[in-house]
Amino acid sequence: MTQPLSNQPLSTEPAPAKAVVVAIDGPAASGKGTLSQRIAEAFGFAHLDTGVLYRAVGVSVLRAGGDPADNAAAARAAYELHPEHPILQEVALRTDAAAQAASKVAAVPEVRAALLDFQRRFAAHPPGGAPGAVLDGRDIGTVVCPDAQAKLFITASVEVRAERRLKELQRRGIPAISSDVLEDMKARDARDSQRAVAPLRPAVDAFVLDTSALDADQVFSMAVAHIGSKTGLKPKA
Ligand SMILES: Nc1ncnc2c1ncn2[C@@H]1O[C@H](COP(=O)(O)OP(=O)(O)O)[C@@H](O)[C@H]1O
Ligand SMILES: Nc1ccn([C@@H]2O[C@H](COP(=O)(O)OP(=O)(O)O)[C@@H](O)[C@H]2O)c(=O)n1
Repeated sequence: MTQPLSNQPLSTEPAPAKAVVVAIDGPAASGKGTLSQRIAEAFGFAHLDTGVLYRAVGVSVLRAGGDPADNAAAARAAYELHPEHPILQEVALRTDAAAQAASKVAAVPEVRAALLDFQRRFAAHPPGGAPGAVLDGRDIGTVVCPDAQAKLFITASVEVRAERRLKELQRRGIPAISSDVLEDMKARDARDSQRAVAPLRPAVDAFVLDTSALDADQVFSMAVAHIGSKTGLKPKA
């Protein structure tokens, strides 16, 4: 029986050289995940999409017939989440309903506390002995890894982000209506940035990148340059 995320045994391996941590935060559909995966591949780092953890908690509460805004139900689901839980791989997590539920449980302090140690351990001891980790989310540079060597805050206009998410959902074969996606995104942006615990905002030392008029390649190039300036590292050829 594996331990829940909240009390995984700390690694007993000898401390490796301090892993490089890249924090990539930003609102929905700004391009965090796309960028994080490319950065992880380019630098040989491990990647953690922390949003999946909150989506899994939100969907677990819904499946148990609970309300994601119910602190006790949300905390219980968070404490029960295991890193190997199959829910983490489900396409159901990619729906807007899952995102809305995630955003509600994410405002519950106990949920954030239950997921914090796993995120920090991932950053400190990247799986597979990788020399670094890229974590993307809302509060990586502000709360989870405030000492990250490089912090990026990826944003774009809500209209551009809603259009990107609509296309993404359509590509995944998930039914979506443009106006609903936009309204859902505005609601989630507001909830994420106005909540009392770990609100969505750029860290004071984050490189803020508005991707509204940039394609993924341009964003990647600018991110590589920033990471290089902070760490001296260059992507693998
Ligand atoms: N710079 C960009 N220009 C256009 N589309 C993008 C860009 N970055 C990402 N996308 C697309 O937008 C959608 C959301 O990107 P994603 O990386 O999942 O955002 P996030 O992780 O911030 O929610 C995906 O379909 C992705 O392919
Ligand atoms: N580190 C994180 C990551 C996600 N979240 C919450 O989880 C929700 C879903 O995150 P996500 O990154 O999967 O969402 P997208 O940006 O992919 O749309 C967000 O709207 C936040 O409310 C969070 O609070 N903290």
